[in-house]
Amino acid sequence: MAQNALVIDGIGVDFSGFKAVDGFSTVIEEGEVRVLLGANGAGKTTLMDLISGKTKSTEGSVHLFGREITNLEEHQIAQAGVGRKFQIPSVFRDLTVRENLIVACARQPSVLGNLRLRRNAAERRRFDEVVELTALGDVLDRVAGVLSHGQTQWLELGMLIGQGARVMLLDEPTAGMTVGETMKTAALINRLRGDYTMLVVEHDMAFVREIASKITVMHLGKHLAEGRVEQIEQNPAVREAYLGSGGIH
Ligand SMILES: Nc1ncnc2c1ncn2[C@@H]1O[C@H](COP(=O)(O)OP(=O)(O)OP(=O)(O)O)[C@@H](O)[C@H]1O
Repeated sequence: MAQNALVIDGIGVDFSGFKAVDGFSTVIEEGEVRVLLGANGAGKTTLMDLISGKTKSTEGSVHLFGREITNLEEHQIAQAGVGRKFQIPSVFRDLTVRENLIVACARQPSVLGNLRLRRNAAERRRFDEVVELTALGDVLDRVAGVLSHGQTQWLELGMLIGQGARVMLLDEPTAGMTVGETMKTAALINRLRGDYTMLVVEHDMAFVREIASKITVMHLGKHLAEGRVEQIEQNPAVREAYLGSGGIH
């Protein structure tokens, strides 16, 4: 049986009397792709902030593979294996794709140091694995600044994997992508499934249907519903709270 990657128990934050996330609990198994749905302001980004340590919680706990990470510093949570991908990618635009991935896969803290030092076997293996997973082999020698929007997002995902992330928090990974890029992103996430655990905030239901193992719906900071895609689409409470304004498309 798969072990639990993330156990979120009653997590919440009180911003001067306003609870953006309010006693939220869920358990995400290792290798699962969990999609987080919810209307604007439901608390999705704040939940990601609480898991990644960007925002400190005022109640509840988060465990990562059995280790408590509640309210650790952001860099400590990243080191523990949680990778966060924002909508604006943070790649080194002047370095090539290869150099970006070498830097991400290396364990030395300095960028230039990593490019000069000989890589060890483990780092080379990780690099090859990331290139294969992200399908960036054809653009390794291109400077990251000239990549397409989709390629830049895939490079950033590859960098998270290279850095050792085992759980990835992805905030609208297909925002601004063409249909073709969105489908490639779904294929990439499906290649990662099983070995990596992902929590994905996404509104594009065609994409969600391609990737979701399970969906969790948030409403007003709380856990509203959880289940497989069909269950969620038919759930009356979800329809009323989130989908009432037009349904799942
Ligand atoms: N630092 C803060 N102080 C006070 N209120 C905040 C803070 N951060 C977020 N909020 C509020 O918490 C609520 C949840 O915001 P959040 O961004 O988490 O929602 P969301 O589900 O990600 O929405 P969206 O889909 O629009 O990104 C919103 O009402 C927001 O205004």
